[in-house]
Amino acid sequence: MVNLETTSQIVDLADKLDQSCQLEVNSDPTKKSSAKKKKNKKKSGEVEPLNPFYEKALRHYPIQLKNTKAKGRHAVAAENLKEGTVLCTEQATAFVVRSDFIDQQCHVCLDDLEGEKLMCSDCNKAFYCSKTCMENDDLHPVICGPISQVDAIGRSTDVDSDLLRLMTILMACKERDEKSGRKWTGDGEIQHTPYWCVDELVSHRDLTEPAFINVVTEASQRLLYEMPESIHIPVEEMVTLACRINSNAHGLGDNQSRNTDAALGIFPLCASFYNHGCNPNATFVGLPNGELSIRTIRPVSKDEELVMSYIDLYCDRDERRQELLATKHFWCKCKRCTGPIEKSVDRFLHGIVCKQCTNDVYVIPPTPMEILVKGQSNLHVSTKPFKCASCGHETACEEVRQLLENADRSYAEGMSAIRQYRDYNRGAKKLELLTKSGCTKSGELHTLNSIRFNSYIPLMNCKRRAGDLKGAIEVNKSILAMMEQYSDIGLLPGNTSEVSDFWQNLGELCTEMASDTQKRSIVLEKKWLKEARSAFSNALLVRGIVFGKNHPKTKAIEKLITTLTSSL
Ligand SMILES: C[S@@+](CC[C@H](N)C(=O)[O-])C[C@H]1O[C@@H](n2cnc3c(N)ncnc32)[C@H](O)[C@@H]1O
Repeated sequence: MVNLETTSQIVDLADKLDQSCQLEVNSDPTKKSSAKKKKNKKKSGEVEPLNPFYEKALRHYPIQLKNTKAKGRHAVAAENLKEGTVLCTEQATAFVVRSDFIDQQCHVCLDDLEGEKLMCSDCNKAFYCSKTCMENDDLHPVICGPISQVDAIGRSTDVDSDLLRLMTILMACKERDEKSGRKWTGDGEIQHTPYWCVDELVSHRDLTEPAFINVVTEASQRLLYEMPESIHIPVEEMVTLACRINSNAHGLGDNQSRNTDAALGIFPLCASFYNHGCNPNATFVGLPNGELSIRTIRPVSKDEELVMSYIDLYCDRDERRQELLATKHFWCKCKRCTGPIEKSVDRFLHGIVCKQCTNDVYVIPPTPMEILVKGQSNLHVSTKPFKCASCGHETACEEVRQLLENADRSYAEGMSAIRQYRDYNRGAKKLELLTKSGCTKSGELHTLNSIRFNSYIPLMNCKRRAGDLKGAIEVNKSILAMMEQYSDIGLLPGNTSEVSDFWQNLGELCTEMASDTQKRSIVLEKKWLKEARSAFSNALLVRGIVFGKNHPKTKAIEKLITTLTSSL
């Protein structure tokens, strides 16, 4: 969380946040003179035109690029788009394989490293699937020395060593691009996006915690000692680069598991034009070769802004804004966050059912930025009663506060039983209470309340671990039903990787159930296998839209369906 001590600093931060969209998007990559820059600058309130490189680099996609005072750089649909349309595919300026996967993925093509692998014997930190990939890593000889030291520097300065490695590689990219003297016009095919685009990304350095700036400054000074002079840049620039990485880097999955990032890359084209929206119409997709794609996840009308989510969306407005402030350093101004809360379905996510009409919920007014940056929210500081959105019935804010705090406590107790004590039965009991009814008799969590939704997921895992497969299947179905409800009321998209994961999970649970019943009844076994196939088919449908038909995650589901069909 942003850490501030005095009110004037907080007001200052709020001001800075207000301007943050336009802070750093106007630097000119082709290094025009400042006189020319001034000439280009339009009347006050307007922004400079975009570098033509971007238009050319993205010319094959059905998008129109814009730069406005309100939204900074962004992209809109150039025509009506179907779900599953590719909006951009980009090769990273640079990426690093994360430390936990360092010897499991090739550092050039990101292929899984099974069996024999090649390693740089000087630093012991670079791994490849083949001699060709090793030879293609033209930057490694330049940075082998500093790369061998990043773990030690990271440990002693408390800076993530993956961040230090990515900074080092990017500095080498900068030097390589500058030395090549290549003009980046965007004509012809570009391979990886040139380094100067990284310098155009927002850094939000002025909003970054001073403690982070301090440790990165120290680590940068140490790293410079290890680097060849040819790639040196001033420490200050290194710190800004670290902030840019923090605000813009993107994880790449390992193709097998569902939610693990095996690599971390900088994709300036994707990062420059796709703003965050809490009800996104597009999503990022990591491709197996380390490229990043953006795809629509629902039909989009011409001129509609294309937005994707940077965070978990199954939480209320204050929580989402707080998360974006803390991790991405901006105040969310998306449609979902700026509409009147009493008319927005967003109110249900913190909803306590109205005691009078029982049709709607008490509205907690969204917390202003000045309060949220202090780590507080209207739920906790409000003194006025909260009103029902439909009938206007008022209830004391303490009552709603108490109910939501009780629910939070039950959730925390359930999670602690699971995590600390591995007591899945006690954990399940606590969480089940939240999913079934409310937390006390005097009020109820609304069926769409996010605490309720977030309790279902660990509850399903508890049941699975406790061997209650049937219970786990029921809970998994409830999760999918709730996701469908969120989608039906227009709160969240229906096609997301999470939705496809829960369909896949349901298929896996039903397959387990089938093998459990195999010995007792062939009829039952077949019934469960059919249920599994139907769940996998739904997963396949969603994966095809979100990831594309040829993505390994989609292909993996196809394979599961073929195997099941042959045993039916
Ligand atoms: C990855 S960049 C997106 C492109 C950005 N508009 C630009 O001009 O470079 C992310 C930054 O855009 C701004 N931004 C993106 N989504 C936003 C939103 N929903 N509300 C306010 N600012 C947003 C923030 O400054 C954020 O750090």
